[in-house]
Amino acid sequence: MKIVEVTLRHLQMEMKSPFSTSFGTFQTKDFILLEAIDEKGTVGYGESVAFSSPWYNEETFKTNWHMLEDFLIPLILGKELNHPDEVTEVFSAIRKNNMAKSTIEGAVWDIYAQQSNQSLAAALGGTKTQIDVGISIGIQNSVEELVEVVRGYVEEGYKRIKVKIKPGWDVDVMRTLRNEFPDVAIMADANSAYRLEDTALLKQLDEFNLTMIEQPLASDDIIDHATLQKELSTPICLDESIHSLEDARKAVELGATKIINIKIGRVGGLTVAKQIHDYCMNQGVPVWCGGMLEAGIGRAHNVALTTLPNFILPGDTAGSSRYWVKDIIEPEVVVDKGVIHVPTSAGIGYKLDYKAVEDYTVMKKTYNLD
Ligand SMILES: O=C(O)CCC(=O)c1ccccc1C(=O)O
Ligand SMILES: [Mg+2]
Repeated sequence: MKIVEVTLRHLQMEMKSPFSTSFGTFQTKDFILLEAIDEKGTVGYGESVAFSSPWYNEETFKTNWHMLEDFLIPLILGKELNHPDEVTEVFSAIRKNNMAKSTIEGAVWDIYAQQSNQSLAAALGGTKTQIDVGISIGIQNSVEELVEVVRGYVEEGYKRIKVKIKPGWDVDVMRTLRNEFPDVAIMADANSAYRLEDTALLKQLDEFNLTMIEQPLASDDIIDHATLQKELSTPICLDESIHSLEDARKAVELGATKIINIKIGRVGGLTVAKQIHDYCMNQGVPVWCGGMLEAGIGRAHNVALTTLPNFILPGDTAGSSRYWVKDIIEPEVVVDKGVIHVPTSAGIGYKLDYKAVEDYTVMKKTYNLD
């Protein structure tokens, strides 16, 4: 396959309700939708999961645009590719910028799956026909409101409830939730809001039998997480700290993480996501698929990845309607009693809704070989 044309679009979508984390609140989602066309006319899509502010990691949709326009698209246009794994090689001289790389790599995987006449899930080696999913719930105005929000999603059937925590919104909140929902799988995500000095406070969470605590310490740390894990009975799951297979190996070997949250964008694409999955499977470390408040294309990629066998724990891939009045794919991603039925048609298995895409497009630019 040879990519002969790439179009970048800046899309802007309003979330149904604001989503608050320890580092900030999301309400408007600005992101890049990438369309790639190969020499046979097959079209593939990728979605950049970088946000508009560098809070979660250092990338933004504008740094992604710059990386794609000035470095990544020129490296890919006209290049003969036999397999999407080669994209990681082509980009290997460029450091980090993983979300930018992943945007184009995802589109190449989509084209590859279509041309080999299989679903993206099958192309990746996934076998599950349905996947179990949980939901991530932002910080609310009061614990009472949180309890009601959680109750709604528990009643919808989501298989695991994740709540965001931060200093001042942690132990008492988790105690209330555990008392209200004694049998529900509950976990907490701190998005790096604590330091090793907070060990005594974090130890109090052990009482609530949480499935895991996600990224309690610094976003670039694995050493302190290993120290903390020795003190906690609750498993630590790393998110922000893992950008590569090497990061995963070091974190597992150090005992910094017992579970890994895999986000395709954070690790630079589906190829590396799959490598981390395979490594963790060999090590007996369960993984799950994280979320970045994706629109439909990113969500479809998450669904496909989650069909791999070591995605043992429910991920954050909630249904489209939890985020958007109207998503950009047809059909939307639907969660029924905590389950997504994986599409079987060739490629990502969802069609782009061009009308919706046009409505959300702020600007677009096409790049081709000449
Ligand atoms: O519903 C989702 O897409 C996951 C939401 C979520 O937890 C999240 C949202 C924005 C930034 C970081 C994270 C995270 O997993 O840490
Ligand atoms: Mg997280």
